[in-house]
Amino acid sequence: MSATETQTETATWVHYHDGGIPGRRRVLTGTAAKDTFNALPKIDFRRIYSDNLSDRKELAKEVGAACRDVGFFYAVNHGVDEGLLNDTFDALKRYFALPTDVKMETHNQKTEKFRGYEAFLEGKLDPSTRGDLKEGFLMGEDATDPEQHRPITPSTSTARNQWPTHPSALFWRPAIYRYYNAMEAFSKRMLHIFALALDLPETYFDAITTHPMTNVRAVHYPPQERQTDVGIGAHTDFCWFTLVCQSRTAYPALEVLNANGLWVPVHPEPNTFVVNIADFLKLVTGGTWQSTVHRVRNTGGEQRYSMPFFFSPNEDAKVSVVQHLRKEGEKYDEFVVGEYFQKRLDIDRTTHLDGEDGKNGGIKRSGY
Ligand SMILES: O=C(O)CCC(=O)C(=O)O
Ligand SMILES: [Fe+2]
Repeated sequence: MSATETQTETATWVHYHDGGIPGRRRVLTGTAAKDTFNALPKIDFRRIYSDNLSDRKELAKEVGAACRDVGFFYAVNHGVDEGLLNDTFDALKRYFALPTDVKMETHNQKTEKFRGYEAFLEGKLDPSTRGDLKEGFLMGEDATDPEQHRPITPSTSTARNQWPTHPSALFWRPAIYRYYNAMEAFSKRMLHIFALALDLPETYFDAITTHPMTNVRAVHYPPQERQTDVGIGAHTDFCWFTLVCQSRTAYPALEVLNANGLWVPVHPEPNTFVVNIADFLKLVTGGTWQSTVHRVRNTGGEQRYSMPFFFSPNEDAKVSVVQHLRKEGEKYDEFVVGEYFQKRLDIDRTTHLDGEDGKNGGIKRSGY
């Protein structure tokens, strides 16, 4: 039994963290077991570039089924340049090998949005662990970074990102921006496929994604030292959707929770993205689509790197359950994307105060 499992007299439960709110799922075996997935579907994304709407609709049908039944899938043949992805992984290895003081210049505790460097064991999604055995670097939407060509308005005029200034680290910013731009362009196409999958016009979400909230998190997971360690504790993501590019380790480290409470390994497949639905899309679909619990345990003795890209609508967008997925007589709230996002971030921060009264400088928080 792992640290994230507990046993009551009659049942075993898997515990997880749903954007700051603890949840648990019963482990079902034998005749109690449900019909659920044991592997992620692989979907051929070549059709995302087709000029033919019927090809894109066919792709959307497969995507819709995966979002409903699993909440996760592999995007094969995604078309994002393989050389660019390999170069970004090389940059990650180089960045995380820098001396700690160079990385700590941009310690994420210095910013409201936790942008910059996150040190080992600072994130703690699973309270039963000593913290996430990972280090990371988070950047995201920031109108003051000229690379983003975003309009500077009173609400966007404050810098959010932090970038290292030491000469040995100057390669980092352009390397991350090359990846960020490629992933943002792919995500905008992906959004059209999601709209089609929901039987909506392809451009349905375009008006609320003119200046999307986006994040790249570069992550380094060293090999686990203890049986009870996790790279990132069990959680759901609290954006619209996530694209994960993972390094090629021989052993899978990312794991996805199925309806029977069993962890399904996500083997690294060359040149694919792992795509998952996150909490906002679950909300907007009235729960028709799954925001599936996942975690990372790097048990294969290898260094692992990954670079999730998180995509959400504009910060000031107002969203609610789409009309045709509403149940009669139900009342549905509307929420502002940025406010909801910050609320989830704040819950996450305050549920992981480190030590008494949050001493140790330490607000612990998760990723998305
Ligand atoms: O590293 C990975 O494969 C996934 C990381 C993740 O789940 C997250 O950052 O939210
Ligand atoms: Fe995640």
